[in-house]
Amino acid sequence: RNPAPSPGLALPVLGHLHLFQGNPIDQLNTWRQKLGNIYTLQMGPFRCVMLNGYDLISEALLNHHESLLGRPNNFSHEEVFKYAGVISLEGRKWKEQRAFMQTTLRSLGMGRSVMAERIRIEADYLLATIDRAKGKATDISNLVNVCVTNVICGVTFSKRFNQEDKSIIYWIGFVRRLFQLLGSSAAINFFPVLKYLPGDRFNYRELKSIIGQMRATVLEWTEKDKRVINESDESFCDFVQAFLTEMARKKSQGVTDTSMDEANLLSSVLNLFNAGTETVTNTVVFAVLYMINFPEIQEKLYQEIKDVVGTDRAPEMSDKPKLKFLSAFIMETQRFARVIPLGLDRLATSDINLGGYTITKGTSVMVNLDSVLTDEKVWGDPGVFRPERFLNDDGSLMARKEWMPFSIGKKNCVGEGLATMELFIFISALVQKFEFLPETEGQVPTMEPDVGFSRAAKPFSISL
Ligand code: HEM
Repeated sequence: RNPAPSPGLALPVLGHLHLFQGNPIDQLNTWRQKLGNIYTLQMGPFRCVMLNGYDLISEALLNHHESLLGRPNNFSHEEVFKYAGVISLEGRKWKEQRAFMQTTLRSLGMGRSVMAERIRIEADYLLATIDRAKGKATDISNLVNVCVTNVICGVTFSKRFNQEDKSIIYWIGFVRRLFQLLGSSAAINFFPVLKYLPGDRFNYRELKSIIGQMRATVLEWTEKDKRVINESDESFCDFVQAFLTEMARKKSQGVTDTSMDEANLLSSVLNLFNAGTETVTNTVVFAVLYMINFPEIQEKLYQEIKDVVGTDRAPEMSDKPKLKFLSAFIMETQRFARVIPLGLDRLATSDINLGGYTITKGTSVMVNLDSVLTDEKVWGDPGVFRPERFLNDDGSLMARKEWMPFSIGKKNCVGEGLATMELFIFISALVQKFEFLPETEGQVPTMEPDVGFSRAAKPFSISL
């Protein structure tokens, strides 16, 4: 047994937590420089192995996948996700839920024109709401968020909301706050006793209240979507109905050893919202931020759309292969923004030999995607925003295996196909219709992000 090195003294109780300084992702990358691609951190009572760099991460996620199907037994999985739904399940139950979600998203049109149509409607709506704000400085993040959330509402409940509807405004507030609280309450994962500190210093009570309200809202929407399900009925028009149909089928077949139940329905629906709205919204907002910061890139994007699509009709998915600079711009936006800098935490379910070290059963394993997307050896100048890095000399798009904002392997992002369509349709529509300028001439908004569980642009306003 040969454990990977550690960054320094592990104190009793705290372990290495006292060594974290400033932005945690920067700290993790600094330790990588010092210790190499694999190192061990004692995070309170938990032993955690950090994996960095493409070679090591791909070996872990592609070759040792079966030994990494566990989730750590911590506060987030217990109280936020209730050990249910794709994000929190382990082993065989995860496989069942994951396969179901993947197949259902595909049946509902992920990657096909019916889904593109749904997203197109939201993109048109977005253009109209931004257009109405013309003439005043506007923060577009909520406008984008409503449209992205409506895509997931359509997929899960066949439902959409108007921009002014209070339910969606509250809902977006919940999801946004949840992401912030997952960061600020993270210490409770290591020291559950912090929950009981007076004054809610680690936001435990607020988090519980938000989770409670989100679950109640989803339950209400789900109930409304229920119809009399007949297990022989193959037709369904959304995720909830597909889930209920499958539940009924299992029941009629007498299958009891299954995770297709009400608890997993509720949690998987929540997972779709939690994983599929902030991520896409933040990426679209980052794209606008980068266009404002690099007007020459914005102009080049517009010229390409004008040449390939024109201005009389909206860009369609079938235009994508010809919109090479736009595709490279979206890839560079995702690389530069890194909205999910770390993969979801995993637990080793058996010993793994990796990079010359042993990861023992029961150890938490974290994958540092940021380390790959900013690796100097891979990108040369990772701190420079340069879409051309994804183009060959002849202008064709260059696939780069180290580009992995959705992670890789069997537990990668299940919504990648949907997110990719959304990013193309929303961003191409915005480029075609508007020229984005800073709120005050000559003062571009900062590209420095807010970093928590995910990364978001700091609030900024645009002028058109
Ligand atoms: C730009 C947008 C998005 C990015 C960058 C992103 C990124 C990621 C990443 C990095 C993971 C963790 C993978 C790992 O731990 O190895 C993940 C997991 C996941 N994502 Fe996404 N995601 C995005 C959009 C979406 C969308 C639109 C959906 C839903 C339709 C979605 C649903 C999920 C789910 C359910 C998981 C958990 C998968 C599992 O544990 O099996 N994501 N995503």
